[in-house]
Amino acid sequence: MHDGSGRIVVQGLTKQFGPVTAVQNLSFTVEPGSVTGFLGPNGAGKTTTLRMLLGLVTPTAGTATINGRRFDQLGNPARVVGAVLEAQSFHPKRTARDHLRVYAAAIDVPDARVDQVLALVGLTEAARRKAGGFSLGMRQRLALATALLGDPQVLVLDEPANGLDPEGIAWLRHFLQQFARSGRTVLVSSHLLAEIEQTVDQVVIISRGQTMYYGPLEHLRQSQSTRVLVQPADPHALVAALNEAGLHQVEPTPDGRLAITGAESKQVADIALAAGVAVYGIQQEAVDLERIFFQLTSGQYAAAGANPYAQAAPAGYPQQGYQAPPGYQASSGYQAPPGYQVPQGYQPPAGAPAPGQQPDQPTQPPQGYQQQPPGQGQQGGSSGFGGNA
Ligand SMILES: Nc1ncnc2c1ncn2[C@@H]1O[C@H](COP(=O)(O)OP(=O)(O)OP(=O)(O)O)[C@@H](O)[C@H]1O
Repeated sequence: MHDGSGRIVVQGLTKQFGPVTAVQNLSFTVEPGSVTGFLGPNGAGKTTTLRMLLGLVTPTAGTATINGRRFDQLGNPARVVGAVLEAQSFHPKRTARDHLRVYAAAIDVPDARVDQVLALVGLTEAARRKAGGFSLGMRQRLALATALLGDPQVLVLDEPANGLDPEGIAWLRHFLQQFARSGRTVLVSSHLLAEIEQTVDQVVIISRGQTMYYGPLEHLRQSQSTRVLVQPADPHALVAALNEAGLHQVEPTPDGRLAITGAESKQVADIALAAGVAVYGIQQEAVDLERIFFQLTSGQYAAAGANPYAQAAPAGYPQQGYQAPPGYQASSGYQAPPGYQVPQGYQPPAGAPAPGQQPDQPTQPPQGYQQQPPGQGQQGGSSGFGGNA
């Protein structure tokens, strides 16, 4: 028998498809009573991991268990775990209710449960309609209803927000949180952090089949020092004044401002005032989780040998917490040497060429500048179920 804990434990999980390593020594635990996001870009290995957890793919190495057992050892698995994987298909001529009745019979659940799950997912009105005429969002709801038939302790959902409109997304967010608050376990995958940011309590972030971060989103946020962005009339003078005041983590930004790490905006404003440097704008930069996610999962950091986490995570239980990946805000800041030269590529706010820079000289991103992720709109972030809808 299983232990009834509702815990998912993935230990040293690896899957090799011929020459392709889809999942590599992946370890994490999902506790009951919380929603855990399983995040990674396309091709990171999320679906393969979930399929191994659900007994659909045999691991090359390692284990994935629910309630201390492999899926095939669960006895009546539909009573323990409900899953919605991508590309669910339904008989187009069958009504939603009939579809659920077939599944209910297969797992030995009374017909009365069919109407309960239809109500749970908001499909009561559509119960007699044929699934072939359902929208993508309705099919997602029907798939979720199917997963809920056995009143499972654990829910595993692969990209459930796909195809949902903002109302559906908000509904799903609420549903999953309620489900978890009742002491059950939710593991939900996504390739967009914005989609699940407001839904999840913790995240497992993977890239190229390896764990990049595992822990609460809040810790990820807190691990990032905020920066003050300032637009001075005279950057050289301000950099010198900041350095003199002990602030050495100063970097030019691509849009012509200075970014100061480890300072408050009032402090920077006071230093500028004391140095007689006019300031056209100043703001405290908000922590950009999307940027952190992008940096954690970009190929640069996931490349073999460049990922410290693959080595750092002890077999079977990865470290919690996050350390900045190599390159992320890695410079200890720009220090103006004696006879300070504006870094190559720095564009002064007034639009005039920087000293030593020819007007037609191509501008390079300053050293230390990290490529920004596409805006949320480009990534379809507003359609995520972490949206404000
Ligand atoms: N059956 C298979 N045969 C060969 N390669 C596979 C197979 N299944 C997955 N892969 C490869 O394994 C890697 C991980 O794929 P997987 O589908 O698990 O990623 P994913 O994170 O779920 O991506 P997406 O967000 O696009 O669904 C990819 O390189 C994929 O091409």
